[in-house]
Amino acid sequence: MENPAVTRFRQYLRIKTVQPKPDYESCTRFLLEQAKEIGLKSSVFEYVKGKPIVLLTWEGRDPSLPSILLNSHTDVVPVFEEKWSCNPFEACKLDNGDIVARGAQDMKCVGASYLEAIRCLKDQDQQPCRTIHLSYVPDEEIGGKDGMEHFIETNDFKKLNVGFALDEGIANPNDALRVFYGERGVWWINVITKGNTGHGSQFVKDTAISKLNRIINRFMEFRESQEQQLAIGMNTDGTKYHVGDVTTINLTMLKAGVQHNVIPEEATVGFDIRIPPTVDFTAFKNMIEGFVHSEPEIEFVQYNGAAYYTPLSENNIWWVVFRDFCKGRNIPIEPEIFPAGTDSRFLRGIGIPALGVSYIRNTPILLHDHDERINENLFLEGIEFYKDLIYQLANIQKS
Ligand SMILES: CSCC[C@H](NC=O)C(=O)O
Ligand SMILES: [Zn+2]
Ligand SMILES: [Zn+2]
Repeated sequence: MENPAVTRFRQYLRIKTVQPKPDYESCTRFLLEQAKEIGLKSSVFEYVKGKPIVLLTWEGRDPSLPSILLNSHTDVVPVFEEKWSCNPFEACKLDNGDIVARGAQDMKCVGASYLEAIRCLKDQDQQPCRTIHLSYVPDEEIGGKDGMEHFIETNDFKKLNVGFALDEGIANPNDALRVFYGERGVWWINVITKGNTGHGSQFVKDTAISKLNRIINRFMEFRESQEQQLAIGMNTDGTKYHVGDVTTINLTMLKAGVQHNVIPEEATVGFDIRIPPTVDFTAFKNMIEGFVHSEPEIEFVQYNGAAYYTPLSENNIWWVVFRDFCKGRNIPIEPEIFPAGTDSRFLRGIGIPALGVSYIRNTPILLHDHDERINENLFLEGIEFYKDLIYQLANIQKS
C-alpha cells in the first residue's frame, strides 16, 4: 500500500501547471481541497486574471507574533517529452521508489511536503504559537511579475505580518542539505550594434557584426576570468567558491542577417548575467558599459539594482534555530548563494529573512532537466524534517 502522502504528492504532480500555459485552475482546486481536508483557512487572490495566489493559513496561539511563511511556486518549466523515459505528467513510480515527473524537484515536492507537515502537526494537535501561512504562487519560472513580485506589494500580504520565510533550494548529489541565504542578481541584457552594409563579397569596414564580435569577446574574457575564480577562489571562512559566489555570463541569444550575401546593418546579442550580492552593482554596470564603448544601446530586459541576503549571524534567531535543528539531526548543511533566481529575492528585498531549502539529498540535480525525479522515501523523510523544523520555527518566542 502506498503512503497516502505519496499518493497526494503524485496527484499534485499530475496537474499540468507547465509554462507557458499552466493549468492554475485545477491546481487551485486541488490546493483548496487539501486545505479543507486538513482544516486550514484559505484565500485565493487573483490580482491578475488567471494567475491565482493560494494562501492557506493555520492560526497560531498568539496571532500577534510575526508569522511564518512557507512559500512555493506552483508552475513548472516545459519538457522535451521525447527525452523522458515516461510521461512527465503521469508521475510514474519506478521499482526503486523514484517518482519521475516535471516538478518532482522544482518544487512541487516542497509545496506538497509543507502540506503534509502541517497535516501531521494538526493531527497531533500541536498548534504552535506563531501563525503559519502557506503561499502557492504562480509564474516563478517566468520571473514572478504576476506572482510573488505583485503579492508583496499588496495589503493582503502586508496584513500577514511575515517574520520569516522558507522557500526552494536545490538538490545535492551528496549527503549535505544545501541552504540558500541569498541569490545572485539577474540581469538579462541585449546589446544592439549598427554598422555599414554592402555586398557580402567585399571588405566592408565597421559592420554591425564586427562591432558585435569585439563586444562579445570582452564579455567572454570576463566570463573566463570568473570561471577561473570559481576554480581557485575561497570564501572568507575558507570554504571553496560555489557558482553562486562568482558572476556568470552566458551568451544566450543572437540575432542578425537577412540573406547570405547582404551585410546586416544591425545585430543583437543577448546575455544572461548573474551577479553575486558581494559585487558592487554600480561598478559592474560601469564595467559592462565600458565593454560596449560608444555603441548606442544596451537594453536591460531584466535588471536588479542590488541583491539582498539574509545574514547568517548569531543574532539572526531564524538562522540559529535552523542551523541548530539540522545539527541536532546530524544533517550536514552547506550555506550558499542561490545561483539562479527564486521568489525569495522579493521577500528579502522588503526585509523579510528567508532561507531556501529543498529536502533533496543524495539525489542528482535534475531541476529543469529530463527525467526529473525524487525518491518516495526521501520525500517522506522530508515531511518529517519540515514538520519538526516548522514546529520549532513557529514556536520561537522572540525575534
Ligand atoms: C528574472 S527571474 C528568473 C527566474 C528563474 N528562476 C528559475 O529558474 C531564473 O532564471 O533564475
Ligand atoms: Zn523553482
Ligand atoms: Zn525552476
